[in-house]
Amino acid sequence: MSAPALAPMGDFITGLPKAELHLHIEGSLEPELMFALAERNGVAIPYANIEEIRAAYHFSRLQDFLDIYYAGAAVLLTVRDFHDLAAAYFDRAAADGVVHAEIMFDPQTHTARGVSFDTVITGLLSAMEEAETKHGMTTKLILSFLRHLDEADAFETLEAARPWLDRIAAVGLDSSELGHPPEKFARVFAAARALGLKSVAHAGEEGPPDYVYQALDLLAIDRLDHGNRSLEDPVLVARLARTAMTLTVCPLSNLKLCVVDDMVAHPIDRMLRAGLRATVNSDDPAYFGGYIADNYRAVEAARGLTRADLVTLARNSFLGSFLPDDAVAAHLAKLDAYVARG
Ligand SMILES: Nc1ncnc2[nH]cnc12
Ligand SMILES: [Zn+2]
Repeated sequence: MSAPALAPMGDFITGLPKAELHLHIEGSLEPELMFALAERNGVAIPYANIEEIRAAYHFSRLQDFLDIYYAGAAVLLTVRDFHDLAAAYFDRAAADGVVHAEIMFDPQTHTARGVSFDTVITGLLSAMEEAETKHGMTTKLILSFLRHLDEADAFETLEAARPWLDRIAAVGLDSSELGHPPEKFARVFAAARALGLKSVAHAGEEGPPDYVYQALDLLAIDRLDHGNRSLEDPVLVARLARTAMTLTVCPLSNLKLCVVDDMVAHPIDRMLRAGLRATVNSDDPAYFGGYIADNYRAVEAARGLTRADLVTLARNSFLGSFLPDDAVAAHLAKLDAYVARG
């Protein structure tokens, strides 16, 4: 008897149970929702229509994107806005086979505009609860500090988070990397750790390997966001592999922000062959042209990843999550059952 036909690669990727570990919820603001919220809230945006918004999304480095991303977030004002933003993301992620999502939010982007921390987190948490019921997903929340702001601002943000600590899994560090090394936030991360929070940091996206060392040694991170430039330092690669540090890699983001010149040059398979616990994620899907399955498909097509590679990436996403061991085991069992079905 012949073996049953395998699902086409695109369908296999969509259905693959996976976790998304690197997702900025503000970066999931689709132009359609941006426009609708601008109208609902009477906020002026510098675009006449949705096509104009999309046409503005051409970046030659991280800062080009960040300027547009922070401006877009100005339409988010109410609990309902933050709920609607996150609910749209969870619906889209579930359609891509995401069974666990750890979403980042940037409170300072909103508190600087007079929107309270409580407004932001109330809306996000309500959408997380809804997604757990509607899609059977598990979710976690990561509070990310903006590194272009100062340490005092980050400490104020951590203080605002205090009533919500049981709903926050970790702190993170994002925004303009060059010129804002992790060492600037060593004391804030130590305070967060003392409060029982885990930590992640963007490092080695545009910044040098030294920033990755700082994130490891001075911030004591539990997970590394991006980490691409670690590959320039074999000693660092060996350390990341030995310690099973999870890297949350974002291929379409890397292409859009010119971290790689072409997807055919993406290092995802080099990372796997070097023994790194690499994962694939979407970063800011509304701005970079695709959600998580698009990211898997992009590297599969450009780098010729095998089904075994794709399964490894999905497995790494559960192993690198902040879920307790029994929940990780439950998700891995779903993955194994899916692979067994072919
Ligand atoms: N890719 C990225 N790098 C740094 N900060 C970000 N904020 C949102 N996306 C980001
Ligand atoms: Zn990011």
